[in-house]
Amino acid sequence: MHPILNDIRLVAFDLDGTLVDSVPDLAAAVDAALADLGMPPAGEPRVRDWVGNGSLKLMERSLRDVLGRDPDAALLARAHQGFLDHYGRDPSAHTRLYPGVQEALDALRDRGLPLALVTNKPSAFIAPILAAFNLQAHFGLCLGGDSLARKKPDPAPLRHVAAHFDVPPAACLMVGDSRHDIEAGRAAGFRTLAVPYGYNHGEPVRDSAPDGVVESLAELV
Ligand SMILES: O=C(O)COP(=O)(O)O
Ligand SMILES: [Mg+2]
Repeated sequence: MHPILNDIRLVAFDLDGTLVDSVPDLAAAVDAALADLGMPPAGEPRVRDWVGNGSLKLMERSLRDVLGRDPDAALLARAHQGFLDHYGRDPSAHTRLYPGVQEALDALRDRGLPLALVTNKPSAFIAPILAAFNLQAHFGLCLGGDSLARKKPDPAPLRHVAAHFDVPPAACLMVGDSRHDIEAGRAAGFRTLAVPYGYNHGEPVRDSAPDGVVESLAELV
């Protein structure tokens, strides 16, 4: 067992870039939404750097890149709805679990540790993606970017999770791929663990000074 798990009684995981490589499906939906508006595709490499603050921000960044300026509210709303429609058709078609994720989640569950999922992704997509990998039963609570009034890097979702399971924040661990996860975790009083393989706006997540870094979640267990 990884030493960071000593005294930990609850583990909260980020989804995109931590458990699943979802950029192929996210980029396909972004590009389809842009195509509906007669705009050129963004492509996976750029979408990878724009993921992390929820779907509205993702479309705002995509439109800003095409237009060279901020989109107006009506255009952004149309583009965002297009993204939700396209992504919702099959949000896991080309999405894959990262190596080590299955064994880590299985081992933590078998130890009886409560697990939570805290993503900035709209909550409607959580269940279909977890179901595609048979992971729904692993998580006692799942929060999306629209579940509460505030999303990561705000600590509110993590505080909510700790209170839900009645575990003091100091005995909780946040595992994520981006600075939003580490900042939210630190602000909530959680321990923090980062994976370097996900999406962090093109920057090393180590720069956010997490309490630990693992190359694969297999190292956790
Ligand atoms: O949808 C996003 O922007 C990122 O989602 P995540 O919080 O699971 O990384
Ligand atoms: Mg992430």
